[in-house]
Amino acid sequence: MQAEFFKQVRASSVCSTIREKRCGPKRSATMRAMRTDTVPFSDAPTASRRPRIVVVGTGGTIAGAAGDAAQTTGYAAGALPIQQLLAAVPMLGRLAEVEAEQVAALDSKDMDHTTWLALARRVQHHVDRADVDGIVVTHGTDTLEETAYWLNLTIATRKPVVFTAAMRPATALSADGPLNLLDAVTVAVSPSASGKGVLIAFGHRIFGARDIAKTSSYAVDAFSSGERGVLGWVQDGRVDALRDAEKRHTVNSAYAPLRADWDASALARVEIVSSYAGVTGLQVEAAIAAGVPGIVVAGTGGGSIHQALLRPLLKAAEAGVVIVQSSRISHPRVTGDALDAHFIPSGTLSVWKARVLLTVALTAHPADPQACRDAFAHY
Ligand SMILES: NC(=O)C[C@H](N)C(=O)O
Repeated sequence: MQAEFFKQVRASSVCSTIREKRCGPKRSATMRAMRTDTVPFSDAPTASRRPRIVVVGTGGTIAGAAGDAAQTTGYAAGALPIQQLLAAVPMLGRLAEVEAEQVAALDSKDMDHTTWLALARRVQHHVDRADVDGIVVTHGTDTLEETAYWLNLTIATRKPVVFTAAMRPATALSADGPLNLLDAVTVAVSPSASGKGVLIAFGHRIFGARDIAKTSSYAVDAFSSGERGVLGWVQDGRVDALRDAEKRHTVNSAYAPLRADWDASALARVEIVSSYAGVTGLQVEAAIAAGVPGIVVAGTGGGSIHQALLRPLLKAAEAGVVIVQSSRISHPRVTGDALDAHFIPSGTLSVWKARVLLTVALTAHPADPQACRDAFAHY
């Protein structure tokens, strides 16, 4: 099967995809209103109705292609269409009737609000279909944690929504994408995944969208949820011990489903500034001058902020900018201190997730610091 896949990958369709990406007319990052195809699988059983899973492709290394099977860097992320990734895992047909939809073909470093919105709308569309049992989203690892948390807040459903990804391109020796994809569909068809919020199946672990962080830039075991731990495991067709996520999400999110009038220009602009040795107030002053309604501070340790940054931040808070105090640590715990009266502590949300939540909260409740503070208590 793998050999067959390599043949396909080396075949002209892939090369032409890469060629098109490099030399052809510039494609828009988000490919909206794309076709949804049913993917035929050779070893699919014909008996009773299998669950129907929609696999939504957004790009990433899982869809990456390099010129050489030994190459694990310098490849083109998002080069292969989702149908081709599915065709490499024919045993998916034993688990589910699989539909494929391509929403984007990005290296996830380039993820943007327009794609977030398009993805949320397509996922909501599919979970609202009576004949669909669950969703799998393939995504790059770099910003997966942000997109997964975005959907955790904005999709209204009890049906499983499961992200997966890869650290090695699809063309690599020992590519990790196909098995991760199989595991993700295994989770998506599992009744135990219902009502658990957005999940990530990666390296046999099942993570919750709120807690996951990418913690390695090269290892195949690239994700962790720190002390908060994984929600469960998936291996060889079995889902083990899938526990509930603690905070509000999907089914009980006040921000789901996504409001029809939210487009990229409607989303509140939230900037991140960081505290570090020798920092100045320059970034904060620029953010205030640009009129941003919210700032997340990547503080040090427990959320402490350099005095050179603190002064302009206090000024900004006084002027009505909502400031969230987080930490540079990948799994922080910022519980609030003497600055509580001015800034909202991010709790166990990372800087990047705090930015997602503040964007959503400020868009839903413009200029309402108390509503934002409540959001950080519950999500
Ligand atoms: N492993 C990956 O998927 C990294 C890739 N740059 C991405 O995030 O799209």
